[in-house]
Amino acid sequence: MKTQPTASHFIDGAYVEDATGAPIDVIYPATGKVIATVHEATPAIVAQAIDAARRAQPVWATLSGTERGRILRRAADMIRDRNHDLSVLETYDTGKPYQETSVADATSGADALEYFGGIAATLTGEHIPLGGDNWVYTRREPLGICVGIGAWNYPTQIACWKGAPALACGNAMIFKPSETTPLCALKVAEILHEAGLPAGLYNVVQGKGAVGAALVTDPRVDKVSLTGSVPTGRKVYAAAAEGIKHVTMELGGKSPLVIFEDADIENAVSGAIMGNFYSSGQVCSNGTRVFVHRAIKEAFLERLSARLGNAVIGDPMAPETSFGPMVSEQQLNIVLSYIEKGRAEGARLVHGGARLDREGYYVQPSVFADVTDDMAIAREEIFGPVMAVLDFEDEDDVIARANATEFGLAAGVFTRDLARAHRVAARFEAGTCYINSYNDAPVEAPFGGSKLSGVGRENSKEAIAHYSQVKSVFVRMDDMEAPF
Ligand SMILES: NC(=O)C1=CN([C@@H]2O[C@H](COP(=O)(O)OP(=O)(O)OC[C@H]3O[C@@H](n4cnc5c(N)ncnc54)[C@H](O)[C@@H]3O)[C@@H](O)[C@H]2O)C=CC1
Repeated sequence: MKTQPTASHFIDGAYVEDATGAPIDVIYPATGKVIATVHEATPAIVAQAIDAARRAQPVWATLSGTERGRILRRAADMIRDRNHDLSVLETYDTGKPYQETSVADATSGADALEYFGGIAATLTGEHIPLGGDNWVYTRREPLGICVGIGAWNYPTQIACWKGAPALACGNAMIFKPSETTPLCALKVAEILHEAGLPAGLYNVVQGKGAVGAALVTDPRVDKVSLTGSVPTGRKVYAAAAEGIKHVTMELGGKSPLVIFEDADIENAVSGAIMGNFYSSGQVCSNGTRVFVHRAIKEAFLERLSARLGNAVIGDPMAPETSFGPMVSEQQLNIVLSYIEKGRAEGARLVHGGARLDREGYYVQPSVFADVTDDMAIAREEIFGPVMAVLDFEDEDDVIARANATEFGLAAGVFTRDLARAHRVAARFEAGTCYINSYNDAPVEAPFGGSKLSGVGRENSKEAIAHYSQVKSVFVRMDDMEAPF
């Protein structure tokens, strides 16, 4: 497959290159080899993207929701038709196994385009009757130019999760993918325009933090939606605040997964696997603090180790591979350093713990037991396949410990006692909770975090509120009074 894109950027409906921008090599994580090179956006490229968006957006906003939605739904169908090629490209970009990318990346992006394409025609204002014959009506209007900034773990999905609601509401989008995974957003832009999106409404510019910062600080940008780490979120939020811009922040986490003594062990093990090792552990909502009731701890660890033995680690393109490499050498080194910290802090390594002796950035899925709340592996986001298993006995105690974190992205509970499940879910300080499941992200449900994990919500009807604004129009039918 051809992995080198036609050009680095997609602006005003066409591929655009400016080779004076610094080169960024795209590395296939399974081999460490360069598979493409893109150029960082120069100020001229950033200006071109903003100009194109400014020209196109007002016209787009005058279309009916039905007309806008039709284009998004057509793009969703095209993405599904091309799922194989898009998934192969996503695997080259991220190193995630094709077994995953073929069901969880482009398809999830298509879901967002279909959902927001469908909802576009339903966006309305309100009629608010007042005293006398007077009334107020509200108009739901677009924000204008939205900037999307992506992380590297779900490049296609993030490009669509931000683009679909923005476009449905009548905005233009300028998307900057992570510099680690720049390839797939270009395909999303290409498909949207092939589906009939007018030029200038979905632009992709490449670059690192400086390009993101240039977009965020431009006074012509109205909204910024970031998926990234908390430190980056702080910078982007502060820069957006300078211009009083709208923001959505989808940031990191260190989420708890609580497994009670009455849980179905096989299901709980599945939840722990999905919440720690999918995408080689590079998922923001992962439940990496696994609190297991002392009564079932050893049984849980035994089944977990046995099930981890079934992981097929290897060539991400091979259909049987279920666990791939880390996205980059840097991320691999971060993970290895935390494994060392876990050992040094006295946690008991019960599975994995080593880099694989092969090319690429592979590390084994790793599990530490007897982890205590104060250990670094229980406090800090690792963003890799390192599960920390902690013991508990009492419900109140485990909830207090689960919530004793500055993050609040997700949380999960496994129990057969549904009254307890709902009680615990209500007490979790997290934006996205799971009962007897983990890491599902259907487009129909709001997704996002509380506390340091973010502000705003993606997906569902909630996202509409974050990509539109309400105008109130007061209408007086009787005579107007004035003091003089
Ligand atoms: N809550 C969520 O929905 C998700 C959150 N994440 C979080 O993302 C992180 C991993 O992704 P990374 O790409 O390493 O995050 P990162 O924070 O290093 O980078 C995210 C994006 O921000 C850009 N950026 C960096 N500095 C910037 C600046 N000053 N101004 C504007 N843009 C800037 C980067 O170029 C990149 O595109 C993890 O912390 C993870 O938890 C990842 C996926 C989903």
